[in-house]
Amino acid sequence: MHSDIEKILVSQEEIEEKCRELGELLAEEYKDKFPLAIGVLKGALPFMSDIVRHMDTYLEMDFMDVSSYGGGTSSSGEVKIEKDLNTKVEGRDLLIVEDIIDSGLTLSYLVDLFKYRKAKSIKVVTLLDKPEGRTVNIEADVVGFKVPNEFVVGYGLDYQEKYRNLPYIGVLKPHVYSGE
Ligand SMILES: O=P(O)(O)OC[C@H]1O[C@H](OP(=O)(O)OP(=O)(O)O)[C@H](O)[C@@H]1O
Ligand code: HPA
Ligand SMILES: [Mg+2]
Repeated sequence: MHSDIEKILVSQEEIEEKCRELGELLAEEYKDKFPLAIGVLKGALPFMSDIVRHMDTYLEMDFMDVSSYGGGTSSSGEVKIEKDLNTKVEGRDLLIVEDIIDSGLTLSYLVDLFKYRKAKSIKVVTLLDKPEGRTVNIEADVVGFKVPNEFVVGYGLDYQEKYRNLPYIGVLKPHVYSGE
């Protein structure tokens, strides 16, 4: 375990098992379709990569880079598009792939945007859901794990751009934040 981590909330094995379960479930849901899976960078990168490999079906992948946390532990409230999609979403079945739904602001922004762009359908899969963080009323269709109201890192999730590479989800030791 990394020396900055106080405790592990979701282990590498639990994540692997969940990716298989959710990937197979989604493959079944989209078996007669050609969905566009949209990975929300940077956080969703590992989850997107793992889940699509359990989807034995046709799908297209694209990525959108949005950010609102600016490295810290609370949302700025403003969602910024750093990189837009390369694909037209009009008439497409979309699967938004997120690492975490916390305040819900990022997801709410994306869903509004894709509705405006005339997507045919929009579904959301997230590895983590932090219901107590919500400031807007929005839910994912498919959730991997619920997490408590703590700032979590690992498996794509960062604090000041660090810890995305950890293979598990954990909570940082308090001294790591002391520079904030
Ligand atoms: O529900 P919310 O409160 O909006 O939080 C969820 C979003 O925040 C994080 O992204 P961040 O803005 O940190 O960008 P990153 O993925 O590049 O780290 C996370 O990856 C989600 O996309
Ligand atoms: O708990 C979190 N950790 C990392 N990034 C996040 N973005 C929203 N919530 C979180
Ligand atoms: Mg972040």
